[in-house]
Amino acid sequence: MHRGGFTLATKISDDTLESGKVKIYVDQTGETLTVDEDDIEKANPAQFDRVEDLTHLRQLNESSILHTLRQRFAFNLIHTYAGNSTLIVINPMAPLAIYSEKVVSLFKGCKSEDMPPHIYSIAQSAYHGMLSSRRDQSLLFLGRSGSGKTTNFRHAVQYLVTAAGSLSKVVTVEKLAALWTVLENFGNCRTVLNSNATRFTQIFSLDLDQSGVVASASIQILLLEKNRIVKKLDNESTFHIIQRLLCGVEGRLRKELLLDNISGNENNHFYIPLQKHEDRQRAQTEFIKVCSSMNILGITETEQKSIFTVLAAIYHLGSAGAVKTPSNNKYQFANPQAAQRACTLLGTTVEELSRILFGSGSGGMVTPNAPRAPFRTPSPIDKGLDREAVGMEAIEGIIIGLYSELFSCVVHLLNRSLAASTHTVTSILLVDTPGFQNPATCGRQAGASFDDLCHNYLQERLQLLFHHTNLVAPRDRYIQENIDIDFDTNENESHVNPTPLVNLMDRAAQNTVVRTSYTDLHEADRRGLLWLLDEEAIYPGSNDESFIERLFTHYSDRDHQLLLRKAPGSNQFMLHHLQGTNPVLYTAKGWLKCSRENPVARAAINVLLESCKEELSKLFVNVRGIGGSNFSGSMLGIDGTQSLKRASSMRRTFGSNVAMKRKSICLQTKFTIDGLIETLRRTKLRFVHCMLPCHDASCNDVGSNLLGVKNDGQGINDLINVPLLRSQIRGAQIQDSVRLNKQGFPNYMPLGEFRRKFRLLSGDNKLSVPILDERKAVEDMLQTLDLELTSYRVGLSLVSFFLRYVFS
Ligand SMILES: Nc1ncnc2c1ncn2[C@@H]1O[C@H](COP(=O)(O)OP(=O)(O)OP(=O)(O)O)[C@@H](O)[C@H]1O
Repeated sequence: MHRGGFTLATKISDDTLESGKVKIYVDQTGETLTVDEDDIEKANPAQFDRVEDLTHLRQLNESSILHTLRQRFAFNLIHTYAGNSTLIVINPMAPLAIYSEKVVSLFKGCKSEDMPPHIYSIAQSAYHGMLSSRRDQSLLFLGRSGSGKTTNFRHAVQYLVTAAGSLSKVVTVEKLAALWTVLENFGNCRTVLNSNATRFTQIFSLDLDQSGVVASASIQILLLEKNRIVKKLDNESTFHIIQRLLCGVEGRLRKELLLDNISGNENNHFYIPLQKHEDRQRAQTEFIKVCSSMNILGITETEQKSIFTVLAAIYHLGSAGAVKTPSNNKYQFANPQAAQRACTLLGTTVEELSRILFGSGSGGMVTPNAPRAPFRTPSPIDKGLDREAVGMEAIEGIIIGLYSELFSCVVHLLNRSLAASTHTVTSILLVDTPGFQNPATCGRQAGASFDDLCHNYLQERLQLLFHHTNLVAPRDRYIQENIDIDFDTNENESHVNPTPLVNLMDRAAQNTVVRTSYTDLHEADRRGLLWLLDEEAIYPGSNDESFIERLFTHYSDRDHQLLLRKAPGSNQFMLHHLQGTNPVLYTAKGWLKCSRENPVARAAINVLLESCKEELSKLFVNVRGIGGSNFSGSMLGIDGTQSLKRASSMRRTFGSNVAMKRKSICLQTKFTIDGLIETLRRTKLRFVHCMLPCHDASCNDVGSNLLGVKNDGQGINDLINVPLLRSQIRGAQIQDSVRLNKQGFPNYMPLGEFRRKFRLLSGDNKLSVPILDERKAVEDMLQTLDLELTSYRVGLSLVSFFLRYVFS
């Protein structure tokens, strides 16, 4: 093993070498070298080169895992099993002919052990598991941004709908395609890591009836990166739909949206219409696709028009801007014509909107009907702010609020098209998230943002869920069942796991808010980064620098130096994510502000509900439901919950949530993720680890150029960046999980169930006879069956019978 990857060599015995060293002959170059013993791993014979499941490797080590994945990838075999419930998929960076109805039919009805690794096979295993256990199942997609989570997620949903069939055509492949088009336009954007990056978490629930047919479906959206609608970053865009509407809407509707006279000359703070001809053309085509997809999903023309009206209003608000009048020190719209256009579209008046945004006199605001609250909770963080920014901040707030409400509304309409009143028995949940963000890997040196931090925290929590499910729970089960297993453990395994970093980020405060100095900081006072940021944002006199200072006060001891490091730039720090495999440089600029909800955002829903345009207000009244809760769905991120029937933990987690009241984005993120994890834990989980073969796989067109190189198995070194793949394998804890699977007994079932299912094989047909010692009965059965002793263990209690290989 070496920095660049690994090389095949042959060990030469040499007794003269000092201990810890070995002599090797490098097969490729013919060199003889003396190297450290620790840098040597045993290779497998060539017949293992492309094994379908890593647990089948005779020599299980990092190099052999990398070698297998690389060999498979060279032959377009992008999927590999990593044990029982885990699949690795490497982004092929180009379309492959492995997804079609014909391929679906090959997997349909199969059992896990009969299928080659494929995204369809893991979906089929979930389906088969659901049928045989009647337990909810889930598929979780993890990986870096651009690694292929959304692509695989969609293939899995499509497979399940095609293979299981759908009652009364409520969920069809055509509808799914339309659904992805709409969701992607409203929730995706271009980033440095992925030209079509997802900026929200989605739980897609397929609900099945008694006979295993899809009866309905629902989408639940969490943690939309709302700030994206007002973010300006080099080489990144806002949500696709804005530009696509600006370029694509035509004729009468364009006039009605007051977009007929817009030009690149108008100074818009957030949205500059596309200039290049080919970009405009593409946007136009995409816009037509959005409209036809909405038609397929039964979104009426009136509803579509209302949606586009809010989007156009958002654009005009971006042009409206804010300035302070020199005469009375109050804010007003910088471009009153643009503000007028926005207000006309929203069905309100400029006076009313100015009052909401800029308040009267002292800058009061919030809802048109409610008693006026101060514009911002007076806090010292406002002190240092330029007043101009406060004016623009109000514009940003209303845009964020409007877009959040609009997104919820769109999701509500999508759910309407997937709903049915049929009784359902079980669900398969598929979860797609924004991937891990490390912008420096694609050349952005400015450091990661607060939103990146939230996405990365989510990935850490999901990895921790993997750790618990695949590494901690099986061991606990063996201990409970008194099953002795001689594990050949990796000595680092117990220390290297996601827990320390997750604790560093979200360890809850033990005491009330007390600012602790280094000298009187006790272990019990230590709290996570998200909590520190939350506290700092409301503490008088604090700023981004004081937050960083406090972070290091809490975490500069030796125990944490491998996780958190100072960085040379101002307000910068490094977090060593995913067991140190992915160090990310963060720049905490404006984080105190980002970590609080923009106070104006919540006013947006009232503007919409009280619009004098009946069709607009009606649409949003319908979305909220009669007597909706105090907080709108978009703020909570729980839209679609009505239809996510079995995910009740989400509601509970939010119900008692102080984070909403504290308007803290940090705590809302933490509690939302708690709810997500709790929901997933109640299901039988399967993991799909998506991996990038090279850093820029999804940010340009490298894929199409390189596909040709790959087919003959040559040129593979150019395609797979081995150190990158290695860090993903380590970060995903693949080796540890595969080892436990290989050496343990991952398949188990209750003794009674086992006896019922297989008693006939051992000639026992007296089920009605009560059995006093179920364990003994199963042991006798197994003896009669003459199964190899090494392939099973019988557990202590009535709970489990363990089997190394699937037995069905
Ligand atoms: N199985 C696949 N076959 C062909 N192309 C793929 C596949 N998986 C991914 N890609 C390519 O990689 C790009 C990025 O994939 P995708 O958007 O699914 O990544 P992601 O992990 O969901 O990213 P993010 O976390 O940023 O949303 C896709 O647009 C597609 O071009």
